[in-house]
Amino acid sequence: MTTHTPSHHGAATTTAPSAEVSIRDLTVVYRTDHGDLPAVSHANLDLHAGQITGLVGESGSGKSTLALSLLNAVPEPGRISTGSIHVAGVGDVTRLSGRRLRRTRGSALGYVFQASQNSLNPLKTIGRQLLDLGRSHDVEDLRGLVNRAKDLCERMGLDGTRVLDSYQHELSGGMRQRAGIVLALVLNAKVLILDEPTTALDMISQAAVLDIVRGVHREHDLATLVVTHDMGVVSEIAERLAVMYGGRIVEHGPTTELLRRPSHPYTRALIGATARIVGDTGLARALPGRPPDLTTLARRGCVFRDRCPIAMPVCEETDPALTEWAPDRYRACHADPTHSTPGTAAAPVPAARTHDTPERAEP
Ligand SMILES: Nc1ncnc2c1ncn2[C@@H]1O[C@H](COP(=O)(O)OP(=O)(O)OP(=O)(O)O)[C@@H](O)[C@H]1O
Repeated sequence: MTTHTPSHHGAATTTAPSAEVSIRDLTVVYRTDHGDLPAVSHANLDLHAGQITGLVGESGSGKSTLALSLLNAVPEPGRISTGSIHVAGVGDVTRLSGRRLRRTRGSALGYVFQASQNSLNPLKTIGRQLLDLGRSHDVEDLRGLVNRAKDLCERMGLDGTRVLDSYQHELSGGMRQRAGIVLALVLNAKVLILDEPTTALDMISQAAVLDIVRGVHREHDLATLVVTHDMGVVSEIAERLAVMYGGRIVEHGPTTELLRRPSHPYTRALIGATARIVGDTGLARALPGRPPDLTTLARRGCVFRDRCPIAMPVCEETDPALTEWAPDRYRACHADPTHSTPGTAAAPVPAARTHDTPERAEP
């Protein structure tokens, strides 16, 4: 049973008892010459076991900052300024520090950095890093840990012994990404966070990595968050989508519905710009304008209004709250959701792609 609690910006708060992760009213700021500026503002999101959620938006929209917040690992000069992130069996990770926080990372939350570049140490073999990970979590049965890692490798189509004996530079991008997933899951994390899992991979490796993510997600009944700027990737893999712009979650809901009937003008534009979804590079239209950065972000009113084809006077004044406009559909926009919005930047979406009908051949 899902209940909804009104609150500022994140009005539509989904509170389900089974959520593995509940992000509530999360604001993260970076210290700059202009003061503390928010990269994530009043975000609310739940991650459930058995569900893949895609977090999508252009570069600079705050996706990585939000994802790193789940580990309470926002780097200096950033900090979580308000809100909570409740992880099942752990508590509010924003309140953890030191040893407890380090142990939570890895054992409850598995994080795979972009193309695994940052999660793998170039100076140590994968096997050595696995042992370091085990020791830092006081794993007594290191042999068992190695066996579990090998088993995970085999399931992902990798030769476990070879991978554990390798340095990262000896592995291809796709193999590195899989090794990153092995390290993220080997301590039985129930939450898997992947930041840009397919960026920098060729199409074949992208498809393979997505298949693997889908497979391990199902097998381990994970709550999975896939962070990407690529609407095509998430539309194939995620059951739910959360769309970010200027640090706000501006729309979220079930992927199929959201692609078929996007409600926020930004979501429409993002879909319209994705050849893989509109099915034709000729039809795909680049988003006009540029996304804001922390210093150019509107301090008042709607963050998207400068690029919005249907902006109204109220958008200058009032930041729209995220509200449930249809069952399980949330959006932060002043425009009437029941009317179509002619003149939006998006191309029409002829046949919405869903995660059930993957199409990987992008021209
Ligand atoms: N260390 C930092 N110091 C100051 N500002 C930062 C820092 N890291 C990120 N930002 C700013 O915070 C905002 C959100 O950045 P973030 O990296 O979270 O976005 P993103 O959507 O993940 O983008 P990308 O896909 O490019 O990683 C951006 O405006 C970015 O410039």
